[in-house]
Amino acid sequence: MTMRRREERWSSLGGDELMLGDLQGSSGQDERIFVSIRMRPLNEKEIARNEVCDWECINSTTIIFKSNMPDRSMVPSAYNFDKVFGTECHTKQVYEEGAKEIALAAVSGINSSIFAYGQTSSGKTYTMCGITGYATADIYEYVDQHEEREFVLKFSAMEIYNEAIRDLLSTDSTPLRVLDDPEKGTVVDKLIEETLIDRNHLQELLSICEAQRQVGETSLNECSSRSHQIIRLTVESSVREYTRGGSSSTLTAQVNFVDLAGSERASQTLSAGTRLKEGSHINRSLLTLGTVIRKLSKGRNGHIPYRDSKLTRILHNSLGGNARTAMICTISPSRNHVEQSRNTLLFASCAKQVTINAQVNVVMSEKALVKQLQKELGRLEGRLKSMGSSSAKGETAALLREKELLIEQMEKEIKELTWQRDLAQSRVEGLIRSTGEDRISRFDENSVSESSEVINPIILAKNNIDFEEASLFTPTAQILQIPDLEDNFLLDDSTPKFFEPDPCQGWEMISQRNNEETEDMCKDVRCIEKTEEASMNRKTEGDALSLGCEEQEEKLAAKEVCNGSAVPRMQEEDKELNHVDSYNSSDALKQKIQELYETINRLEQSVSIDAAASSSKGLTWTRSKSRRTIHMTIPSEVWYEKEQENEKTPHTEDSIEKTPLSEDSIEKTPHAEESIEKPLDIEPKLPELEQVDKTMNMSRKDSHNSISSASTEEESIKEIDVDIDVDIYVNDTTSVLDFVAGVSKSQIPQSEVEDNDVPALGASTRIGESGNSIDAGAERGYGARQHLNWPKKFQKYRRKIIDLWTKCNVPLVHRSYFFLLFKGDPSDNVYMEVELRRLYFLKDTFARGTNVMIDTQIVSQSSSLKALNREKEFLAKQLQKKFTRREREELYLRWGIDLDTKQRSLQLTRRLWTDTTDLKHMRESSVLVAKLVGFVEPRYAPKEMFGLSFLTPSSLSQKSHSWRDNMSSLSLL
Ligand SMILES: Nc1ncnc2c1ncn2[C@@H]1O[C@H](COP(=O)(O)OP(=O)(O)OP(=O)(O)O)[C@@H](O)[C@H]1O
Repeated sequence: MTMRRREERWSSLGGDELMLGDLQGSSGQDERIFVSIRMRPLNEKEIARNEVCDWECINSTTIIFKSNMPDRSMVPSAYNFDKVFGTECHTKQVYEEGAKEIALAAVSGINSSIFAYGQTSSGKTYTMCGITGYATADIYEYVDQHEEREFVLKFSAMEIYNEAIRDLLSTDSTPLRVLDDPEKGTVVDKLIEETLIDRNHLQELLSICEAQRQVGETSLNECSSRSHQIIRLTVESSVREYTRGGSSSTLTAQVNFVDLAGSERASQTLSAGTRLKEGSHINRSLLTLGTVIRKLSKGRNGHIPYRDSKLTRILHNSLGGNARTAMICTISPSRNHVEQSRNTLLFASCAKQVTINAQVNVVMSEKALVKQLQKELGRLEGRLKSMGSSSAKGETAALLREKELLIEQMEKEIKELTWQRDLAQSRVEGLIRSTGEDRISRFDENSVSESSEVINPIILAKNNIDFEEASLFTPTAQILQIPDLEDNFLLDDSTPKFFEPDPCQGWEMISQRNNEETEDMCKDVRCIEKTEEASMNRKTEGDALSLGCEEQEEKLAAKEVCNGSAVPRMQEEDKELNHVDSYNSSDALKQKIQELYETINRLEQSVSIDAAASSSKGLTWTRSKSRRTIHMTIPSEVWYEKEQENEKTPHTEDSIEKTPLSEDSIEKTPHAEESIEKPLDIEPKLPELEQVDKTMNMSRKDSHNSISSASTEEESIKEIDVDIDVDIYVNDTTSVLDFVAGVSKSQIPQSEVEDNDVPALGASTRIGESGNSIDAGAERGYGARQHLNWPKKFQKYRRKIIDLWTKCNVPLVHRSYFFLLFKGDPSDNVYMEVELRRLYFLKDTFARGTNVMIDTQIVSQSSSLKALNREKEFLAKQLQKKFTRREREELYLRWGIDLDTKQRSLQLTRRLWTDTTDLKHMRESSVLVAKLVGFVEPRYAPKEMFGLSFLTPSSLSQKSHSWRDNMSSLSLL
């Protein structure tokens, strides 16, 4: 979601009395870094050496050096700070008096940082551990006490060593990068930010960090920390109190707990080799910190070198920026460390001069802003109206009425246009479905004469004629089916409503995140739609349905143009409707209407989507402009692979018999008996086709089945284009598949997927060599049997696919979407085939121990397994993000996970998709995964995310229906 960040001085906010009360203790005007000194007691060794303490805290703000050593007489002996804590002070007191107020600023949207600075073994870590513990406990307490506000706490931790940043929550030691984000400022790229569930979870994370840091430390130096550690807690909270115009805003702030490396390293650069490098790096961060503090203490004039080190870059805000900062400087009482202690006190004195500029970070959502603007608009309109009524006779009132009338008229037109657009869409989808799902139920083209009257529902609707009525007085008429409007959700301008609790939460964000992509996808869909339209309009004479439709449409178009209305421009329709508010002026509306006119023309002229412009990698379906065909585009690399195999196995009839395919499917199945239904005289043409420069273009023209060579321009595309007659498209999906199976039949052992009573895929259609026609009746009979056998075949395909998913470590998201989308619809055939083919390809490749290129990634068996595990971790995080604590607990119960177990979320995601024999389990897993990734509708799922690259927006659109059924029929909680 696009968030607009606004920063306001915290003192100017008047909403939350409690917060302001807390904060008003320290002025927001000339606030400075809060500096305190903490002196640790002498340790056992120092006591054993009879060392004495030369420092004394004479009051709560002053520390003095009391030695009377002669050479020290010139240096200052008393230092004043905001607070001074002597050896007897407990960390709790240090926290209460030196850090609490600053740490808690985060709950009111103010960034804060607490630093520990000092030489090695002066007590930095000792102090910071305590401070972090007390501060987080107080933050949790605050959250508990403010139930009216919603809080989200996030935790991250990093370590800077030798100018390399390491994520302490990750086992991966690859250094992280610092980036400048225009929205968020300086960010550490890929830093894991874990959502906190409760205090125990926080404790877990803190101990992970400690362990990680210790691992690093042990390998570095046994007695001192050489790295800087930053533990960061992000506090996000919604505040109704800070409401603007009735909508809530979000406060977001970070509190950093910074345990710096020993400050003595800043002056110890005498070592050599690695030590020198290490020393200089540590120096770089600490020296830069010193320089930054020194410069800031003198005012903000001139360049402040924040960017000179990772530490100062990351903590830029905390050093004199938009944050409240506490600096706890620790010193050792030992005489041996007196120089270091003095240096620390000098640094502290400098830090004390630094002014800061803490602000409340209010993040206002677009929604909130829109509401605010709408309210303002309403207010202005109200004023205008009242002005109008008070001077009803005046010019203003007349003008206003005129405008209102115009707007009303425009609204009507928009409604009308929307309706027409929906109808057009419905019709296209209806045609796709009617051809796609049930060839048997399709009306026989032969029975429809050229002169058959076709009733256009648009005309009917315009004349208020009911369809049934129409068919009564026109008995021979073919009535175009208008599919259920739900199917047209792609054109639905309202936000889809789904079941609770989850989908709506992520909805806006997801849709925004995928906005561009979705728009692209929608454009694709519309291109396809347009192409379909164009294709329909070019139907041959024999196709009475389309011809009639075309005629009617032409008439309608003419009429509409005359009437001043037009078919809306599909390409931008959704966007426009979603922003209907922006057409609030008559000029804008006129402009829109004008655009719609132009669109009509474009629609009329539009031909088809350019094949090359469609999905470049995946397998996509588009309609050809030149023939009534569908192009199936298969990635060339897959083709090459298949080609090689084909070369090994020439496609002669002999070879077919020798192939496993023919043995398994021809001999074992009653294929021979069915040969009457297949074009026996047609020979496979694959070898011939392969010679066409790795480019294949097969076409069946109308009533003929023939192979045509690719056109010159198509040849240049290194992909396979399979053109299949629109009219035979769905029932002949097997033909398409046969073709694909033909190219790579060795990849799918047919015996594993083929039912005995189903004609073998590879042999079911032999595409004619010289335009041999297939007996239409026989083909229909065959198609019908295919149709009848499909459910069985589907089950078998699905079982095999699920089995291969497990073997190939296919991502759970992919499995889930596939499982939910393909439920046995006859038109799923092609997708199942392709999936199966992909999986066999993967399995074979893995078995050979070679890697495979999937999209842009090289995948091996082990890397796929790792990716799968990472995916589970990701899903576990999503679980924590997307579900409330109570929902999660219900889920744990439901999935039989012990409530006290650590890392329950991960355990749950590890259980997903484990029982591949139980359909219910897989279904529940799928629904949960879908919810976790937040894609409530297939069309909002970025296809590359789960590898369904062969799913076009159009097919996703068609699937939306079954998707919704699935999602709503399974209540998760
Ligand atoms: N205020 C204190 N009271 C009692 N013991 C302390 C106090 N401060 C530090 N210590 C002890 O002193 C030792 C060193 O402390 P600590 O590790 O916190 O130092 P440090 O400044 O973080 O050192 P380094 O920079 O090497 O990490 C530890 O054993 C710690 O328990």
